[in-house]
Amino acid sequence: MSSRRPAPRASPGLRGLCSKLLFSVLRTQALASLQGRPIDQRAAHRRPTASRMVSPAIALAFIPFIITLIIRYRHYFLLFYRTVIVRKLQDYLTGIPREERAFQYVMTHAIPGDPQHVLDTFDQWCYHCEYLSNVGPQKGKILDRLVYEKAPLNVLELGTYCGYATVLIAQALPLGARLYTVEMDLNNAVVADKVIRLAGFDEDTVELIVGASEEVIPQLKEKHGVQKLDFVFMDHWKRFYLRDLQLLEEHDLLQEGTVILADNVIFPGAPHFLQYVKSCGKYQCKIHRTSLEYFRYIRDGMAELIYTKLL
Ligand SMILES: C[S@@+](CC[C@H](N)C(=O)[O-])C[C@H]1O[C@@H](n2cnc3c(N)ncnc32)[C@H](O)[C@@H]1O
Repeated sequence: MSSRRPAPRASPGLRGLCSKLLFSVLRTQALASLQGRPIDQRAAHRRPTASRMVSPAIALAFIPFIITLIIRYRHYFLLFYRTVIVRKLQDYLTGIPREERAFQYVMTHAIPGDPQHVLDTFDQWCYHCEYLSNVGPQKGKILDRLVYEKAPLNVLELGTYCGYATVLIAQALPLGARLYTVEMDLNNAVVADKVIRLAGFDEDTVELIVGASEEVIPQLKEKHGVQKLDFVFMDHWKRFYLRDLQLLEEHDLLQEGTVILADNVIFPGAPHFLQYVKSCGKYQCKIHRTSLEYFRYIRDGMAELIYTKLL
C-alpha cells in the first residue's frame, strides 16, 4: 500500500489521532526494549515503519499544545527571560554584576539624601532596564503603611539584597528607631550599604549585618543588643521563612503585637510557612493579595502576621 496518502486535513480530531499514533509508537518501542529486542536501525531505514511515517503528525500535534503553553504562561516566560537571559547576557557584555549595574544607575540618577527619589530611580531601572527582586512600589505601599501605622522601634529585615526595602522601611520609621537588616551575600551587602548611605541613613538608624539568618538570629540579643522586635520583614529565600520564624520564637525575640510581614507567600510561595502560621494558634494572619514586583500579571501576596500568645 502506498504511503503517499493525502495529508489529513486539520480538524479537531487531528490531535486525538496524533496522540493515539504517538502512544502506539511509544508502546511498540517500549515493548521491544522490554523483550530485549533491539530496534534494527538499518531495517528501519529500508522499510517505512510507523514511527517514521507519523513523525510529522506528532510534531503537528505538539504545535497547538506548545502555543497554548506559551500563551498561558507568557508572563512567566517573560519573567524568566528578564531574570535569567537578559541578566546573563548583560553580565557577559559588561563584566559587572547586575546589582552593581543597578547601583551605578541609581547613583548617577538619584538625588542623594532623598530616600523616595532613590526608590523611584530603582523602580525606573527595574521597569525599563533590568529586573531586580526588590519588594517594588506596589507591595512597598503595604510595607510602608504598616511600618508607619505600627511605628516600631526595633525592626528586623531578613534579606537586604540591594537595600530597596531597607530604605523604604527606614524612611517610615519614627525617630530613634533602629532597623537591623541581614544579608548573607557579601556582594549584595556591599551594594546595599552604598544604597542605604546614598539615601542618607547612618549606622545608628540602619545596621547592616552580613551573615546567614540562621546564624544571625540567635546572636541578635547578645551581639546586637536587641531585646524584642516590634516588626519583622521576611524577604529572604522562601524555604527559610518557617525555620526563621521558629528561631525568632525560640530566642524569645517576639512579643505580644509584633508584626511580621512575609513577602512572596503566593509566588514563588511559602506553603509550609503559611500552614504553620494558620494552624499554630500564635498568630493572627491576613494575606494581602497583590502582584509580583514589576510584573503586574503574576499574582503574589504578602502575609501579615500579628504575634499573640493569647490566641
Ligand atoms: C528577594 S531578595 C530581598 C529583597 C529586599 N528585601 C528588597 O525588597 O529590596 C532576597 C535576598 O535574601 C538574601 N538571603 C537569602 N537567604 C538568606 C538568609 N538565610 N540569610 C540572609 N540573607 C538571605 C539573598 O542573598 C537575597 O539578597
